[in-house]
Amino acid sequence: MVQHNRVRVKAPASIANLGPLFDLAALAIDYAYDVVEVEVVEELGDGIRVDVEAAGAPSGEANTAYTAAYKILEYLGETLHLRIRVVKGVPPRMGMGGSGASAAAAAYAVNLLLGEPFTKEELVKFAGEAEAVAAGTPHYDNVAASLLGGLVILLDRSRPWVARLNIPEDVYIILFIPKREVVKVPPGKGKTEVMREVLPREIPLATSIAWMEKALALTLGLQLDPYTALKAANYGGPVEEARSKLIPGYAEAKREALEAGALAFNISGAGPTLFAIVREGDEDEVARRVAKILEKHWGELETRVVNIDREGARITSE
Ligand SMILES: Nc1ncnc2c1ncn2[C@@H]1O[C@H](COP(=O)(O)OP(=O)(O)OP(=O)(O)O)[C@@H](O)[C@H]1O
Ligand SMILES: N[C@@H](CCO)C(=O)O
Repeated sequence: MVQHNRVRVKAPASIANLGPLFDLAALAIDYAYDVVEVEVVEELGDGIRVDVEAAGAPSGEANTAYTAAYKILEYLGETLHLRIRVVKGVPPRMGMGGSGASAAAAAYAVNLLLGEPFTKEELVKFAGEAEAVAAGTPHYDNVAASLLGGLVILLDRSRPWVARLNIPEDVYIILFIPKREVVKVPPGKGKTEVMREVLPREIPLATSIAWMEKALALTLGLQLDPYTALKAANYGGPVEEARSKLIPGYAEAKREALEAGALAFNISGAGPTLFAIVREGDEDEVARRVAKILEKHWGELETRVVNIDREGARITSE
């Protein structure tokens, strides 16, 4: 049953993986937001129409906002005609969950229009399925963070079942975002596809134990000793090892970040954006020193100190 005719929602960018939690977690950040406006219209040829304001993201069915909306209507057996406008704030293909932010905002908006039949946790399923149009297969990490805010982990990807963990208020994230293409992507391939193709298919038992140890330290440890736990985000295991080879200056930048006082340094999602986690007071030093290194390798870049977005998808008047 329709409760409103039009809603405007925003959802934040996110950092998937956060080191050891590959494909299992993401952190919402206030760097940028996708804004999605959904309006119920009387009649429209094909049911749902999606227009995008910004370059680099597709209109129509290829947009994750379309599938997120479609999946909800299909599940409920609703035959509404929707007009969806996506205003991209999250830059596409930079490793900050751009397609997930649109899917999360669209799912949240359609849910509001329908009188909130689902909780945010339940919306993760629809928004994550929509990621298949961007990445080939569904994935739930970025959308979970964009919907719920904060650090969200997937406890079961098939349902999906999610948990939200607390991170102290005096922790900041520094983003290092290249302004040119630093990861070479062959024509016809997507950046995430390339970054997944380089991953090892099998890993030794000892590596998987070391990996689990870091994943547990980061998740369970957050409740015991959060600053020590956040240091575990420095470990990306075989994923970081394989991907970092494709990111110029990575090893040098990481060394510098840790020497300058960062708790952790790693790749944001599938890259190329890199991130550091710092405690309040350390942000200027880490930002300045790491940017200086990366500038040598990347040329111009954007360095931004951002906060964790703890709210996730919400109504906006922006
Ligand atoms: N609403 C959308 N916004 C951005 N990209 C979209 C959207 N819908 C579909 N896509 C497609 O998704 C792909 C890029 O996805 P995305 O922007 O999430 O990459 P990313 O931010 O680098 O991902 P990640 O953080 O997961 O590494 C592009 O091929 C783009 O065409
Ligand atoms: N977890 C995903 C995020 C990118 O979509 C990856 O790292 O490949």
